[in-house]
Amino acid sequence: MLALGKLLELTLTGHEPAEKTQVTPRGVRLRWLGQGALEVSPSAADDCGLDLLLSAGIHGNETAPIELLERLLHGVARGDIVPRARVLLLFGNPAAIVNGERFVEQDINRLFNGRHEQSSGPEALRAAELEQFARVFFSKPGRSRLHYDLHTAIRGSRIEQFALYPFKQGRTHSRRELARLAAAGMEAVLLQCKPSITFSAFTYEQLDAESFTLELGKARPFGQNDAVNLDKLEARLVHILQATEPDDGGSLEGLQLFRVAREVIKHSDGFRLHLPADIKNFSPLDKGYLLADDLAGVRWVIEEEGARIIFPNPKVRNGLRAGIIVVPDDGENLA
Ligand SMILES: O=C(O)CCC(=O)N[C@@H](CCC(=O)O)C(=O)O
Ligand SMILES: [Zn+2]
Repeated sequence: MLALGKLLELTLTGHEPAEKTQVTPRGVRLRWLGQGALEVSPSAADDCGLDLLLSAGIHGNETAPIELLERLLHGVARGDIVPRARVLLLFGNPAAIVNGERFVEQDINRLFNGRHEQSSGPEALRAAELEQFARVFFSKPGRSRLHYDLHTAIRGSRIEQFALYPFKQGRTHSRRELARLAAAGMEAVLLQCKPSITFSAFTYEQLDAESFTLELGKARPFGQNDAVNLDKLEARLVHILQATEPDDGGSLEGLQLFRVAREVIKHSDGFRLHLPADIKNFSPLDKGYLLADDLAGVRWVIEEEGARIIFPNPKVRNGLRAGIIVVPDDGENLA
């Protein structure tokens, strides 16, 4: 296997490879761009015109997606997978991955779309760097752009694997991309209704990629991910890489659609969330239920029919999202 196939090892040890570019016998070029960043380019004759960004480890304790990217890269470096797409692989937060923690100082996935400029510390620097890697990668005109930012969640979920689809004013969510996600094993997609400060929101809003955060199960340490079944996603990614995706007729069969009704924002240290600590993502919330309260008499009461909660987390910094109230969506606004 080519030495650059060991991107994870290089990333975790902080080593710079002596040889920064290597080419497989099938003419696939691997180029190390910096810590946790590697570009894979097919030969010009094989290039199918897709630019695919795959990121993992934006949260350092979410290891199953990191292991998945590692397997894919090993396949490429051994010559078993021969990509026809250009690919950028990014391990998001190396210092946090080394520590096995979600972050070092602050959640990097709240620092994109320029938010890093108003902040400092390791995550702010890394967010700026990741934006730059993505900006350069997605700068070639006339090509398709796709970004999957792979995560696992803090808690269990009634819907194990799902995607979050960012929002941009005037842009329509794509039915074709949803069908692709269904074929990749996603059981639900959550349609965002306002701009955001996550990595996938950055590539969607600013770089014109089709972008998604994929939630793939519960976060566990390296080597303990047997319960996270990524077979369908992995198979689909290999097809996307090799431009051999079967035509499934664009079916959304079995894919549940939700949209964000409201984001619950923690305003102060007085914020209280009225949910059991072990509540699962997508648990239903009854109308009239007092979900949370905060200083100055702020109350978050459920008003929506069919509401469910995802990512409840009262420990976030003040001003950040402490949960999302979602409701079913009929998909009538898809393109
Ligand atoms: O389990 C949780 O509470 C958080 C899981 C996670 O890290 N989710 C991402 C979602 C990003 C998005 O909204 O697209 C995050 O919170 O950063
Ligand atoms: Zn995450």
